[in-house]
Amino acid sequence: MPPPDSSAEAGHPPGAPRRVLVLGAGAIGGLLGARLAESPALDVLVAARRSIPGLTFSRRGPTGDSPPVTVPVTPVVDPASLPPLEWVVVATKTYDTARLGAWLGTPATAGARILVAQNGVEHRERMAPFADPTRVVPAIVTYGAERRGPGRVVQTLDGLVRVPADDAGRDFARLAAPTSLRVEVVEDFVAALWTKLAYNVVGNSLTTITDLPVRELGRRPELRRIAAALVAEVRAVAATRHATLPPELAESMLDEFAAFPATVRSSMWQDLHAGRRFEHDAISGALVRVARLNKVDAPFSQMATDLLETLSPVRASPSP
Ligand SMILES: NC(=O)C1=CN([C@@H]2O[C@H](COP(=O)(O)OP(=O)(O)OC[C@H]3O[C@@H](n4cnc5c(N)ncnc54)[C@H](OP(=O)(O)O)[C@@H]3O)[C@@H](O)[C@H]2O)C=CC1
Ligand SMILES: CC(C)(CO)C(=O)C(=O)O
Repeated sequence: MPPPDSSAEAGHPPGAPRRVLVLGAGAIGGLLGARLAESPALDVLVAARRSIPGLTFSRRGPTGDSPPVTVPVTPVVDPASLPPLEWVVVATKTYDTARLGAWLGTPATAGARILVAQNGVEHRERMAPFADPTRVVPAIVTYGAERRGPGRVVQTLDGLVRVPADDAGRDFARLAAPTSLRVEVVEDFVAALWTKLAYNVVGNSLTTITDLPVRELGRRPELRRIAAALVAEVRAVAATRHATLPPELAESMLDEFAAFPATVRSSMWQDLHAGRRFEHDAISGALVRVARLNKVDAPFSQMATDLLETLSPVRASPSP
């Protein structure tokens, strides 16, 4: 299928709202849906597996959560009921992507561009069964969020969404421009993607294995040492993918983590406490896969992956 016109507005009736479907009414889907819904030019639909009462959004501050605000989005549970869409934002966990065919195989999504708002580095590969690569926009999300219940989302950390500097990335930036969603178009997207992988290999793995808030990784010397070893592995593996990560990455990341409020928990830590499957296969697991392919040693990442596989409430490969 040819990609939509670079503005994605070709054939769009003047004045009519542009339709966006957010796939997954969880923490990041709720946050992105809430912010995009601020634009009067957008009609935002949120897809859920089970019926949700609507979407409420609040922000965590130093004195607690702001009062929840009801967000003007339309929840949908039936893919057959979708109207034609211009954009789809995929905000499910990575391991749920393979089952998105019911949504991404409908005529309504056939011409849409797909922003993949997930962690990891294999965004395009995950979308390969559903869409031509030219329709896929990998995204890096640095916001932090939690879901409190069906359709109840709290932002825990301010951040932004990074997209590649191509037509589709710029189109998403334009789409979000009237809203408070911060979107940055990045020239060296591959380096940005591997930098975010380093944040997740450290931030998600170590908080989950140790059951600690993110900021403790920057505040405890023994955890800083382990984190530095993990980041060194990510840098070495990233180089095989032509991504140059700065030598000071571990120090700057850990200083950033140390300054986080105590209430910031990683998404994988949240999964541990909610009894959900971990995304380690897409994070440290992806790192180990690329390391092996390129004959780079990554023993710390292998150990993190093995520990997370052991701890995950739902295993990728169940014990015999
Ligand atoms: N949370 C965070 O702070 C951050 C998360 N990320 C990344 O964002 C991505 C999303 O994570 P997060 O929002 O935390 O995850 P959540 O588990 O909070 O949300 C995922 C949502 O997707 C829904 N879902 C799964 N499959 C389907 C389907 N077939 N149809 C409709 N809905 C579906 C789930 O529904 P159900 O409730 O039925 O399971 C759930 O509501 C992950 O890759 C994560 O690593 C990135 C940066 C920060
Ligand atoms: C906030 C951060 C960086 C923590 O590792 C994250 O991306 C996540 O929780 O998935």
